[in-house]
Amino acid sequence: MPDSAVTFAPLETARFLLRPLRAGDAAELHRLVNDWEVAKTLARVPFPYPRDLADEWIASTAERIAANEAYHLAIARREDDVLVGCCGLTRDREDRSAELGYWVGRRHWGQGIAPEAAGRLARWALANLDIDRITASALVDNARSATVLARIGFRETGTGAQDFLSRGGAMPVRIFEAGRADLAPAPAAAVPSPEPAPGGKPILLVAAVGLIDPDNRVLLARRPEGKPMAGLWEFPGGKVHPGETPEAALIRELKEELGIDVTEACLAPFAFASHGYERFHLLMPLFLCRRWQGAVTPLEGQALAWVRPQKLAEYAMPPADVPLVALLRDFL
Ligand SMILES: Nc1nc2c([nH]c(=O)n2[C@@H]2O[C@H](COP(=O)(O)OP(=O)(O)OP(=O)(O)O)[C@@H](O)[C@H]2O)c(=O)[nH]1
Repeated sequence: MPDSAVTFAPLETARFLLRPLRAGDAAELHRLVNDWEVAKTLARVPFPYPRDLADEWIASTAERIAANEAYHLAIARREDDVLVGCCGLTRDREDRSAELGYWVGRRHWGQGIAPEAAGRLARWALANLDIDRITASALVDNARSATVLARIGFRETGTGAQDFLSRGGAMPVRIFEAGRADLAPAPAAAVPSPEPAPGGKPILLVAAVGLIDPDNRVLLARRPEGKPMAGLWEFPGGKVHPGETPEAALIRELKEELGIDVTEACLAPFAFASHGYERFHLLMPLFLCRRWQGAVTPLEGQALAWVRPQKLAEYAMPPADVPLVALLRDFL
């Protein structure tokens, strides 16, 4: 399945750039991390921290990004590229999860850097890697780190023990976890134009389409970072605006999102989803379409995939789509 991070484009936050580490970062990285107050909070960092290890570590991070295994990045100030710390994610492919870690140099503490950087990396990962959850741990004696995780949206799930190189043995840790629902945008953004519904959830009418190419493959689009359920794959489409028919909404959405022209006659009603989400009830007619004009182009920067019917189940999709996928697979 496609991951969109073979070469890593830096992630921006309000104040920082999360970018691959470079050989030239080694001296500053060593200066910041070779500090007992920092090293004692990190499981895999020895203390004292040998200068050569900074070079080796930086070289290894590039290899692991290229292999799509781990993303250990510099947190660099946007205005002057000064390194203030690092944050990273290590994937567990089988478990569809990743482990988050971060540290900030002592001279840069107290500015809210860790939640800004680690939060961005976590949201990016859920939107762009094929993972469903992110785990993290904090030493029981590191209340500051637990606060960072809570600010990002992590839930505490238990306690455990972890080996800490700097402490010379196993130490008690608090364990945290976050999934898509935990790291969703602020509730205001997550509520999709609710209509008043006394005594119940608002019904949201969304029109979607299974575009089918001449090889009988179906187009899926990935929900981008910043939207609820970011990272899940879905059928192209969108909300039906007041006064619009589902067909007109689809024709508009397909032009806006994919740059293609579709006529109503080419939209064949196929099935519908009716699914209760936490804040609304989704009613989503799914049309099928085999004919359109123009080349399918991801105009909103979304990842696209043409997927064979038998492979559809390998793509993580919103829960409302699961029955549709089964129907579509049988039909195609
Ligand atoms: N287009 C589409 N939306 C789906 C599918 N499955 C599903 O649950 N949905 C939900 O239906 C809603 C679609 O709304 P949308 O795409 O217009 O809106 P959005 O939340 O992306 O925000 P937007 O208004 O900023 O575009 C979202 O809540 C989305 O999660 C699907 O297969 N295709």
